[in-house]
Amino acid sequence: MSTEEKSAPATKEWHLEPETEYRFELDPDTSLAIKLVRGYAEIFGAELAEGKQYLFGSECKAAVFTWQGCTIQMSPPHLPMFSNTILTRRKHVTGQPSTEYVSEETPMAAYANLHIAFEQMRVRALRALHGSPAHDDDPSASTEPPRVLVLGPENSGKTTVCKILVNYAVRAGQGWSPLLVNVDPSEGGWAAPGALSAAPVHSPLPTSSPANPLGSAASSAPTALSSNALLPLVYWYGHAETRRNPLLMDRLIRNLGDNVNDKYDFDTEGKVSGLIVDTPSSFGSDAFKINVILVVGHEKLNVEMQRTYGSELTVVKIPKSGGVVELDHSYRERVHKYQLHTYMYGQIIPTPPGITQATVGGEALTELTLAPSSTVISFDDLSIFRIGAETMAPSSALPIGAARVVSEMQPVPIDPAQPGSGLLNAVLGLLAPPNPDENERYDEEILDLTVTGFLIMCAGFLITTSGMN
Ligand SMILES: Nc1ncnc2c1ncn2[C@@H]1O[C@H](COP(=O)(O)OP(=O)(O)OP(=O)(O)O)[C@@H](O)[C@H]1O
Repeated sequence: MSTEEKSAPATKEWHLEPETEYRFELDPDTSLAIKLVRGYAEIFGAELAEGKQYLFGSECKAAVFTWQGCTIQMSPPHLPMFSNTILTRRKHVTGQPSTEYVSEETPMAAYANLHIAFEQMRVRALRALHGSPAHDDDPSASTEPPRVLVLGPENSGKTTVCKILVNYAVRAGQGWSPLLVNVDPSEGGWAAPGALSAAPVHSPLPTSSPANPLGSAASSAPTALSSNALLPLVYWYGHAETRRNPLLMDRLIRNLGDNVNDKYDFDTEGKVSGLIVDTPSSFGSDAFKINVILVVGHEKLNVEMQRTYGSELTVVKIPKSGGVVELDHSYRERVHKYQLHTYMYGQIIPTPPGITQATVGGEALTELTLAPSSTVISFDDLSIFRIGAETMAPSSALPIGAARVVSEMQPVPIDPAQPGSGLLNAVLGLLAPPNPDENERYDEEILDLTVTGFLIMCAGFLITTSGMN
């Protein structure tokens, strides 16, 4: 036993009654380890294994929920003397959440009922695909798999609902691999903030840090890890704010939708698992052939959706969890930094005092660190474009009769040598090659190309890169 473990202060235990959850919020420079000692527990639908230390960091806010009751053990709050090498680099790491409490009121029963309804839709779709309907099947019932759009105001818990529903589907043991689509550019998903992405999910998505709220994708996880199976399709929007360039946003969502529908034309078994779309707070699109809209805790939005789509789609209002945390602007900015850092360097969460062995979402700690390389590339070998002009006045502000010189969708070539090119420290999406056939090319082709990696422009000439897939 190491000296740290010998001198560790008493650890705290929480005994959770059935259908309750332990909620916690971490400050910067705080990491927490939680161990399931007895019973069954899950974090946003991903089950915890008994006896393993689960590590949380980067201002994570989450909840450990239990259906049957459980006991969880927390990492010790303080340790006066410790010599962990990672800790010595970050002096103020403590092991205690700034907020922690147990709640007996959770919307998990409602979410579980939804999951059961979606499960029935998947089973009916699979039976229809194999031409083997059950005897008691209502012939008039739809055989469409669930294609779900999750709507709601900011901070209503939309991403969390998506995660819970996807995790329950994966855990059902039927071999489902639902597609999770993230069209919230402020979220980052499996790529950098500013990206829109979609990936079929094969194993439960862990929660450990807001730096990768949907788990690590193949680009950031070694092949031995289960999260390595996440191969996202990514488009680059380049802004966190959806209103910045709505035309571009629509185009990219349409591209993502077309790609998903093309995949389903060939992968009919995969199609049966359905899809779940996580949205930003201002969203409306039919690119994904949605058949269910979930409105998270917003009466007025629910009524509006019922009125507009109620005759063609199923619109369901679902309760918002009291545990959802209001995330302010500065927190979101910090999360963007964590996300970009994690994309390039992998996930590094220092272990809290007194903990020597822990896992991140159940995966070994050491395996999640990347070693990116720096490469010097001549600007002559790169073509850099900005979509639309940097600062664009609305069309209504132009003189009467004047047309815009640069449209919102126009790729404008950037000369990196020009002062004010705005490239220093910028994040650039590295796009898939254009059509090799010159005759098939068109002006706005780069808007339709997917992302293969990201670049960061450092000191005007140095570029760091990491591959997507
Ligand atoms: N039951 C809960 N207990 C504790 N924290 C929670 C709970 N549910 C959600 N959270 C946390 O609240 C925060 C906001 O939730 P989430 O990201 O799901 O909301 P959102 O509606 O998708 O946000 P956005 O406005 O970015 O679209 C996240 O940090 C999430 O981990």
